[in-house]
Amino acid sequence: MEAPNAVLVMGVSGSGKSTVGALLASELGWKFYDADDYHPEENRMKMQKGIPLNDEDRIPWLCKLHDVLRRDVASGQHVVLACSALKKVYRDILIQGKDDAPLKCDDLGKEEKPVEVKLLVVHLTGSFDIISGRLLRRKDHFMPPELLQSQSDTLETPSAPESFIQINVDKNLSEIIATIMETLK
Ligand SMILES: Nc1ncnc2c1ncn2[C@@H]1O[C@H](COP(=O)(O)OP(=O)(O)O)[C@@H](O)[C@H]1O
Ligand SMILES: O=C(O)[C@H](O)[C@@H](O)[C@H](O)[C@H](O)COP(=O)(O)O
Repeated sequence: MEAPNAVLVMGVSGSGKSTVGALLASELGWKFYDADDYHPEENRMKMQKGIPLNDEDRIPWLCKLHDVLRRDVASGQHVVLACSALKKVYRDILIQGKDDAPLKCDDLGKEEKPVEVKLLVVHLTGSFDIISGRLLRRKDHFMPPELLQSQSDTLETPSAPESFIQINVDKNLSEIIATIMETLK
């Protein structure tokens, strides 16, 4: 792959996306976005009540995130995005927006010039028990640990031709960051 201009740190809730994404962005000097900050209130409320999101809830949110990536990349900014992006089609929307992706959303604006989001996908993967333990210990977060099962059921692990690496969450944070930095070299 050509040098990426964006890194997606993805995985189920509690896999470490926000923690790893923020550290990575700081190490690289790239801009950091946490997709949790872009959920509309309805999505947050739904998750808070223990109801998993569906495609209809997620697609407008992913379109918005695509717009953010596209805008930054167009201006020469490199970005790190922490986002669950559990299905392949969700990752397609992050890269291409809705027009080239099989699923639809309504609110994508017109592209003014062709801009390519060249995404390296970093999938944080690990045992249900480790991740669930971390969720149970995590405080002050809207996402209930009970939703982990549905997140795992929904997950479509990245595969070729996606440009991706997988890193096990049993590694410590500095090892995880070092692995990503090595891949980006
Ligand atoms: N590699 C790691 N080793 C140990 N603890 C971690 C690691 N990555 C994340 N954590 C901890 O696990 C919890 C979940 O991480 P978080 O970044 O909130 O995950 P996510 O954004 O995927 O939901 C947090 O309390 C975080 O400090
Ligand atoms: O697609 C989804 O169902 C949500 O984006 C979900 O995957 C995400 O994990 C929540 O926003 C909770 O936030 P944390 O991932 O930080 O637990």
